[in-house]
Amino acid sequence: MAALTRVSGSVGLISLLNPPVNALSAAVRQGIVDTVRRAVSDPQVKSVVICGQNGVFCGGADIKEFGGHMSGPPLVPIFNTIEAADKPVVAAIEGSALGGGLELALACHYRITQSKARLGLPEVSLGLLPAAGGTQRLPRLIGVPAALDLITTGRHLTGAEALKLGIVDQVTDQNTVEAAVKFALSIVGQSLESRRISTLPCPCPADIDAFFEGVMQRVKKSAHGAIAPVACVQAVQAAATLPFTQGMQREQELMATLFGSGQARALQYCFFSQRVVSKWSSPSGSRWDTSKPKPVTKVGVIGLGTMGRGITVALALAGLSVVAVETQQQQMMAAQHAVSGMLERTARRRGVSLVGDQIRYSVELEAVADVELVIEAVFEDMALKEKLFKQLSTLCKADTLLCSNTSSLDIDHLASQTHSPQLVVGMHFFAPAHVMKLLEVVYGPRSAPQAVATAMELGKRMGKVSVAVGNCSGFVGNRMLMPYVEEASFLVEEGASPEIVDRALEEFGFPMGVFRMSDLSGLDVGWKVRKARGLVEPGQMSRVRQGRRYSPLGDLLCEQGRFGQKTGRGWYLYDSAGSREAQPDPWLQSFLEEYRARQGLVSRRIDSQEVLERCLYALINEGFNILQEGIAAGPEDIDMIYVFGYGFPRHRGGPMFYASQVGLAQVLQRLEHYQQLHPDIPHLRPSSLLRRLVSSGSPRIQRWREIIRMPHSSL
Ligand SMILES: CCCCCCCC/C=C\C=C\CC(=O)SCCNC(=O)CCNC(=O)[C@H](O)C(C)(C)COP(=O)(O)OP(=O)(O)OC[C@H]1O[C@@H](n2cnc3c(N)ncnc32)[C@H](O)[C@@H]1OP(=O)(O)O
Repeated sequence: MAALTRVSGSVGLISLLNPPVNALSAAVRQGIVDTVRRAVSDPQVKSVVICGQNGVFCGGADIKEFGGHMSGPPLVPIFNTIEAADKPVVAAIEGSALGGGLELALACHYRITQSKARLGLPEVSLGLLPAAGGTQRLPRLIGVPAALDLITTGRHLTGAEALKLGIVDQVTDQNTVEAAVKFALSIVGQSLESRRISTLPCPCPADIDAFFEGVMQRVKKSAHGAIAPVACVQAVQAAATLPFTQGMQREQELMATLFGSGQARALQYCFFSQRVVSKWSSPSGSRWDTSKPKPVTKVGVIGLGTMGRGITVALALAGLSVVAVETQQQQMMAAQHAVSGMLERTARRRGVSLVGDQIRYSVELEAVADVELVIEAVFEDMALKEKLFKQLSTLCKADTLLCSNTSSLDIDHLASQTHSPQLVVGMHFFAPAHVMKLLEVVYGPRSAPQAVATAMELGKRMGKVSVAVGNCSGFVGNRMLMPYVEEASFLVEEGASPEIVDRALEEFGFPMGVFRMSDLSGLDVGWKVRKARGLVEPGQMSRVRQGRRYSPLGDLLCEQGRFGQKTGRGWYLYDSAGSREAQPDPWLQSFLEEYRARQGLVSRRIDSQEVLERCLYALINEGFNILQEGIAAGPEDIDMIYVFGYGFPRHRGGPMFYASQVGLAQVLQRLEHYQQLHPDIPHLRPSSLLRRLVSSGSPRIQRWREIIRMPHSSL
């Protein structure tokens, strides 16, 4: 798992070998202990280079080991031994040096890296901190503010950026190991005193207490309840204020608290789930490893409203040629201006050059005649989309894939409008489409494996987390959102205020509660959908529609012209139209009192536990229905959709993981309780899959797929 060879006469070359990323498994750690001991004691070895085989230095600790019994030598003494060696040790960084991988490099006396290599301490995103000396060595090397930025965000740097910050000593575009060996030969016999980072003083800002107070406030605010970023600040504070050995002790204590926490388990589940969803399959037999995507270089986008503009930017940033079509001349001009601005801002933020020249704008639909794939992003109006798909099917090349960005409409019905229904899939982006990481790829019963594979691959090229899901109203994300939003309205009818509901959800970790979110996206959006479903009865207050409980509150607000932030009034009051500062609205309070009185509802006190249980368990219950119907292949798909598309707190793992942590029996019992109280709310009726999992002993979430697939009696 680590090999030692002698090269160029006197350089001991230690190579880590644990594909694909040379993670520091027990065997690799033992290999490092053995090879370092041999290199240090071999008189013919004058200097040492540590590298990784297969073009990757080291992806850090082996995350798979975290779930079980940890054995093998611990990292801290290994790294201390390397740093204390009296022969120079050089890290040759290719590919990645992440987490424990970068900590290994920091224990070496010198670091040489490929310019494109990725370096970072991403432990925070796994609910941990860099606990092999990273929180103590990095601030001593590059100063407290820069180290805090890297450790609390977990962001990756390129080799070139790492050089600027002083993390590495040299960057090369040549063979990194050869450069490191040459360098190692040149420094034999030089003093290593100043090269042992643990012995260096920690460069600190002037008023250190005030500095850390400010940092802690900022980090807590953006952490939304995640504990690892806070522990990272505490560990760096120890580096700034304590000698190295005591700082290391503090690092270990903080790590011990994080390591066993539910948040670390949730975040590590997210890491693996993100990879599970990339290995997609569909019931018709298409699969990530056997269905080949079609090469795509030129994409058409039809409709340049908010979504179409974001999709155009995302495609251009991924290096694709785009034909952007908007049939209204004025809207086209506005879109062109907006897209240029978005591209400019994104390019500036990412430090890349502008990519606007590969977008061609047109007011003619015929402009997409020669593209390989079209993404339709016109209004959510089935008649309009039907007409468009008919036209596209005639004017595009016979093998052009036709994709719809619809957020809820029937993909199979759209496919049936075309000559080649097998070439139609949904590509459901989330606003803003060039920023949000999620893409739901919706396959219909007739979608060809190649069509699904192509949409998934295109999502990957745009840097999205693409999740393949089946076709149903609202697909996965929006279908689950319906009961969540409805429960929130029912709670307000029963006595809660929008502030009480939002506070409970925000304390749970959502960046925005349901009412703030509705105000931001526009109350008219849901109103339109409810109208299309025949649920809206203008001016009516009846609370039963289509045979089930209904809350007309959202419709009544829209009838008053209260569409949310854009009109300056919605569930909250805003200073002006477009302002973001939500304030409780006294008008709404009296409106609700009057509404409850007219409905004969007696307002009661609703606590945050009820808010969380009613809203989240209704959403989770729909998730179980979706799994049962095979619309999502597994709980990981649902969880990644919610984490990347709906702001579900990542440190809770997603709704289905959260349910597994609460305990499925508990979720079932509370749903049964609420269903008894509210028999007219169908989405509180526990899913039969949830019952089945509970009666199978509530297995670990990783085993749910097996149970879902097992044949069962419907009795
Ligand atoms: C009581 C207290 C006890 C405390 C004891 C603990 C002491 C611990 C001391 C130190 C701790 C250090 C912490 C760490 O180092 S945590 C790990 C930090 N590293 C990372 O977060 C990096 C994670 N990996 C990545 O970001 C990427 O995989 C990357 C390396 C950039 C490569 O990306 P890419 O080329 O896109 O490949 P994939 O992501 O698809 O990965 C390929 C397969 O490799 C698996 N993988 C990746 N990294 C790891 C890892 N660190 N451990 C285990 N497995 C890893 C990944 O799951 C893929 O597997 P598969 O093909 O099966 O899906």
